[in-house]
Amino acid sequence: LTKVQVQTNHVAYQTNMTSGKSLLLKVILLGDGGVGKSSLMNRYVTDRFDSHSFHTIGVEFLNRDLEVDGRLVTLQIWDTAGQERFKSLRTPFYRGADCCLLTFAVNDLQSFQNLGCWKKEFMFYSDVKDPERFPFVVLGNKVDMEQRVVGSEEARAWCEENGCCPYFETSAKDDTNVTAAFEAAVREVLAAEDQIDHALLSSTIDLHGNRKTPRTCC
Ligand SMILES: Nc1nc2c(ncn2[C@@H]2O[C@H](COP(=O)(O)OP(=O)(O)OP(=O)(O)O)[C@@H](O)[C@H]2O)c(=O)[nH]1
Repeated sequence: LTKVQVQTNHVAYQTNMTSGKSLLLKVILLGDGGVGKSSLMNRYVTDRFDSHSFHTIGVEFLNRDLEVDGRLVTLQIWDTAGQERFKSLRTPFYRGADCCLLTFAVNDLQSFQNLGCWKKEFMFYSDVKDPERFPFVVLGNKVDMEQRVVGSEEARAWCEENGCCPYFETSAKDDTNVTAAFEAAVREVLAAEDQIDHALLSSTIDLHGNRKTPRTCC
């Protein structure tokens, strides 16, 4: 099920046993300690939920193969430690991420208020090439709990103000929207890649199909 591969390219391909050539996408789960990042990853990859899970130390990852809109994808999900004391153990793994899942718990106001800090931390350490276009997805987890303090509208408003990222209300416990959220992350990455491909194509080929010299050069 899992395959260790530290990715440095924006998008990489790998060959897997079951489905041939697939696109390898690295997504990273960030958010306060205890919001349910490990539980979401485990629910999605192993379809299990543990009501007494331990805090993550550093990072862990699991792979899952899936097909989205006819494309074979190996999703490499990196689960990070949300506690502040593990910051230096998690930040080196932000580089090479294709999508970031910013996670909070709907019964924990502080975890929602910290979303902006998580986004900043990710942007600082990931060194993404095009910050404006980098795909984020926001997850409001633990919707099965009654003591809700962050409303849907409030969360959607935050997403709207922060680059119109998709928002999913999830429950790792009840398996609510977990698959939908990870598939949305894949779609966000594929859409961003298509935009880049399209921009590259239109800057190098004129209307008659002749190649143009690129305007910029590194
Ligand atoms: N009711 C409910 N409990 C959840 C849900 N997701 C996680 N939990 C519980 O919340 C606690 C923390 O979950 P984790 O998945 O370990 O949280 P985490 O974000 O990975 O925490 P760190 O590793 O410290 O960053 C555990 O007791 C989980 O069982 C959920 O959707 N609903």
